[in-house]
Amino acid sequence: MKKIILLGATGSIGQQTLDVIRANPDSFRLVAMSFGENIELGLKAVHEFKPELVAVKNREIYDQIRLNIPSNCQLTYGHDGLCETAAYHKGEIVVNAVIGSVGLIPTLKAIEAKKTVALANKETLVTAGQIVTDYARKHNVQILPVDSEHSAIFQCLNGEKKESVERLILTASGGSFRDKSRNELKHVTVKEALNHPNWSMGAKITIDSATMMNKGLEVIEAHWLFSVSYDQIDVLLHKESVIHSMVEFHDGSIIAQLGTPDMKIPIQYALTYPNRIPSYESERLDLTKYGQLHFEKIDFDRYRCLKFAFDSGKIGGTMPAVLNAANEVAVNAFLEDKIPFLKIEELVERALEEHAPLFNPTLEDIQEADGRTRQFVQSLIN
Ligand SMILES: NC(=O)C1=CN([C@@H]2O[C@H](COP(=O)(O)OP(=O)(O)OC[C@H]3O[C@@H](n4cnc5c(N)ncnc54)[C@H](OP(=O)(O)O)[C@@H]3O)[C@@H](O)[C@H]2O)C=CC1
Ligand SMILES: CC(=O)[C@@H](O)[C@H](O)COP(=O)(O)O
Ligand SMILES: [Mn+2]
Repeated sequence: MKKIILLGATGSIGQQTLDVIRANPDSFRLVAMSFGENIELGLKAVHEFKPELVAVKNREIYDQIRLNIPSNCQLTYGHDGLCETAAYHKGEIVVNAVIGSVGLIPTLKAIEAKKTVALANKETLVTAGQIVTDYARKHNVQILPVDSEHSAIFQCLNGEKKESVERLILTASGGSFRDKSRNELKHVTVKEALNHPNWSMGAKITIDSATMMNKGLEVIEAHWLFSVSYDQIDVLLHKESVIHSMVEFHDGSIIAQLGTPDMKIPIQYALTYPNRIPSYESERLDLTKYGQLHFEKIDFDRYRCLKFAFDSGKIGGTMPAVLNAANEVAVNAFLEDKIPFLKIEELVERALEEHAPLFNPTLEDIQEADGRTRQFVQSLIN
């Protein structure tokens, strides 16, 4: 029985993690969880799974629910509460499914407490990849990818020697606007942007898919997870999202991982690794239904955010943290209908131009750069 801590239980990954736990009561037990502001879904999970510790986003939510939780459940709140939950002594594996760079410190706390980390929160590695991976090595803790592309690559690399790897090939669906020209992007709506062709996901990552920033963040995530240089990472447009990613080896072989676009599969793999257990709920891939799979070269002028991400990753230091912070603020403003879609990439570009990167940054340097960028981008929006 694996004891699980789930951060971000009310989100898209969080809810699918609960589906996996629910379907496998003999394999998993939820011992602690966090959620933000979604009281309805949060309380539902608390009453169903009966975790011993629960963290909510702030004191206000805490006050609203404290009389509605089971008496043997301890309730906490705020960023400190999230970190306390990440390090809860009875947990063995922490699924980090919160959104944004707010997930960084809880990841470090989980590592410090020697928990295996099943990482969905890609912003953790984008913001502070060097610090997080060094910390995991120091504490002898494994970071297992949940993100579908990284889970695919992790599976393709199983049993292989690192020296044999020629390149990683991340597949990209192209997102909700893949069939639109840049000119047509000028007037797209939030509702259209949220309509991902293949995956059902939270709002922020769905917009990131539409700008291709998601793939950019994933390139940086892959660099840190698999210790490969940026020149060894390629992105390939693959509109069906059936091949979740591939690895090319230096003998010319390419190994790919395939499956239906269902996050429960990589979530479950991270929870059971190195074993596999049957997943009865996920639809099986029937390639005859597709008939054909399509692949196209990426146009970096069309998907400028992907170019920004490669460039920021190569520069390194505080640059990827700035890329991420600017993107978080810009996407939020787009979701609130305050800026048009194409303004997202423009704001990210402005933030990158403005920033003089610091190399070998401390955690404080990164937090400073993150905070300053948020203010800068917010001031441009205002
Ligand atoms: N969704 C997917 O299919 C995939 C997601 N990912 C990655 O996984 C992560 C989660 O994505 P997704 O599930 O889509 O996101 P969602 O927006 O659906 O969920 C985010 C979760 O984080 C909580 N949360 C938000 N802000 C805070 C905060 N300030 N403090 C504490 N908790 C907070 C939310 O709580 P509440 O809603 O209660 O306010 C919710 O539980 C992201 O990093 C994303 O890139 C990676 C691959 C696929
Ligand atoms: C499910 C998952 O891992 C997402 O990150 C997904 O990859 C989004 O798809 P695209 O970014 O390829 O549109
Ligand atoms: Mn992904």
